[in-house]
Amino acid sequence: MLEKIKKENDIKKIKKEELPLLALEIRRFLLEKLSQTGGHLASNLGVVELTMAMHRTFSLPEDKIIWDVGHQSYTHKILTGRKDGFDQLRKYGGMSGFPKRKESDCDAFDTGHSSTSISAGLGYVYARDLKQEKYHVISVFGDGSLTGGMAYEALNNAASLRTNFIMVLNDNHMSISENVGGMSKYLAKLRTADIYTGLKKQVVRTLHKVPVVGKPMIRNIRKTKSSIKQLLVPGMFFEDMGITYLGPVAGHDIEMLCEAFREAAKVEGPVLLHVLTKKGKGYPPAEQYPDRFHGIGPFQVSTGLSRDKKEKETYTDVFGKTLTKLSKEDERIVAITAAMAGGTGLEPFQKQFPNRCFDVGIAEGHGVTFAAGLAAGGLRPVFAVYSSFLQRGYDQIIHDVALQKLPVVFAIDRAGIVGSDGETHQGIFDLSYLGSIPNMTILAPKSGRELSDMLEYAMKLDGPSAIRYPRGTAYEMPEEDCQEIRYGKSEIIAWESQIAIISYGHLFEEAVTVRRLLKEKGYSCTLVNGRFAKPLDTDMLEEVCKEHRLVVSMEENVQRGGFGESIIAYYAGRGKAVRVLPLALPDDYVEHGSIGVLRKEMGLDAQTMADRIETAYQEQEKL
Ligand SMILES: Cc1ncc(C[n+]2csc(CCOP(=O)(O)OP(=O)(O)O)c2C)c(N)n1
Ligand SMILES: CC(=O)[C@@H](O)[C@H](O)COP(=O)(O)O
Ligand SMILES: [Mg+2]
Repeated sequence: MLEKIKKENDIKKIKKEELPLLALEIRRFLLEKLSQTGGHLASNLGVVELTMAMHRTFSLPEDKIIWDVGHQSYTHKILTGRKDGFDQLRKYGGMSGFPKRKESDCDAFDTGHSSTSISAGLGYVYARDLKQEKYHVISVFGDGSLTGGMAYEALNNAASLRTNFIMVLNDNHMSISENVGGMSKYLAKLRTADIYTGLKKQVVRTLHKVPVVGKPMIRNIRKTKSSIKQLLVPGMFFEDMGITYLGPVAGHDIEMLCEAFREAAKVEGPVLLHVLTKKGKGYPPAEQYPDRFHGIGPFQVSTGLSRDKKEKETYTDVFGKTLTKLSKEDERIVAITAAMAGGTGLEPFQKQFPNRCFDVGIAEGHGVTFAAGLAAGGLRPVFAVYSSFLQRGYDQIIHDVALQKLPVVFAIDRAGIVGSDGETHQGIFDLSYLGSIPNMTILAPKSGRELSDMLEYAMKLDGPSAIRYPRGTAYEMPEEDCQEIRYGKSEIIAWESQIAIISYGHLFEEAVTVRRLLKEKGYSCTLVNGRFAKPLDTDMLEEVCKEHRLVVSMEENVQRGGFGESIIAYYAGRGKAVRVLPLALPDDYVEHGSIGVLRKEMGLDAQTMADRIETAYQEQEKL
């Protein structure tokens, strides 16, 4: 069936009775491919029929499907001619794990971060109407996405529409882990409503029996605003806003889904189609542990076990362990996560201190202000958050935390290149967006051990601070004698002459190799662990420029507004003609691929950096 799809490139040509077989083949295909490459398995297994039904009902690329987050778009990719791309899924130069307009004209909007699909879809609707075009717009979002504020802003905005806009709520009762909050509770109630009719079955059955007026009454109940409707029609939250609610619909029944989509397409106005699916559907290990199979590396299909042996401690593990330890000693410490307790290493803390751990949902902006409130109330909040997701909380950091100098610690995981998730997830802007905020202290450890020390140190600061650390194994420095952390002071690892390398954060591991490579070529090379990007260690900078011909900064952040540029600005501000070579990321987005490959592509691997330094030094010598 998959071959037929590939040849015909149109699911509409598949016979109705062949659709369940196609769904089965898609699931087998996803399992086979993802067990080799890794990827977002559970969410994709859950939307196979939903995607098939959309593709059968609508016509792409004319109609626009907008996937929220986009991690569930794999069946859509298969059905739009990209089946062969799965061998290179999320690999450098290969197919992205998210929708990309540049990849296909059937990808209507690029996504990666949660809760954007309704806003983008609404934009499309208004563009369509103003240009007097005719197509359908369908935004597909999960129950997890409905914990994010943007979704409500968009629903509120969409409610006044007079033309068709289909919003599909793919409700699998899960975010990455268990979904949280009041909306999740409300959806759970709706789930118990009778499937699809939208009206209680018994009422409908009775009304159907009433001659002549029965059927019109059913239609009228849908249209009325009366309180009786509340008893009969689920989804009043949406209905009362002015959004037609259809559902709940059985999300693995293709025919029913197609029928529901046809109905939804007829509504003149915004319509929310509530679809019930099972995360991990069809693969027992993923059905049982949807969180574990949300995003995975290569695994064995027969057992569900990972193919990669995890032996070494990650920075995330170090953070989780240290936080738990510190929290035993200080009752004021509380932790916040925006639906990422697993990914940020908060689970041990959450287990040990359930009352002191807050999952706010996919709501980073709210999470920041909530942390500010906790701090104002006398607690010591730690917001554990991925670098790219914290972009959502920029105003809140300035307005609610830093302006009041509140002691919130931002434990910024996935800082730097994260790898296969690509552009939307690389944590390469945090130094730039945090560096411009007054009162903020910014730290980054060179090793796992130093992360632990920095967290302990940051808990004692009387203002906001951020500690950035990357995805992956924590560096263990041989014979590390972590010097005591002092405010705004770097750590001198080796002091020589000619070239001074000031490394910031986890690139230190590469810096050690760079120094070795340069020394092998006969250069004399100082190595400094920067520690603080804000405030800068200006005493160190003064000493460094006295005794070196070339100062090199290293960081895994875009150069604009980063560590290196602060050093350049410092020297320039004092009228010092110091040659600084900033080794950082270009003013661009970094696509998907393994971290090692991407670092090399970006010129931040040890060999390329050593070569660049040597060239710069020789140029400097010629002057
Ligand atoms: C702003 C932002 N924060 C966090 C994430 C990480 N994240 C990706 S998927 C997901 C859960 C989404 O749940 P839901 O929308 O219900 O989709 P499901 O995975 O259940 O299919 C989270 C928290 C993200 N992509 N964007
Ligand atoms: C889709 C999404 O945003 C998350 O699932 C993300 O892919 C998690 O990344 P990590 O694998 O680094 O936890
Ligand atoms: Mg969900």
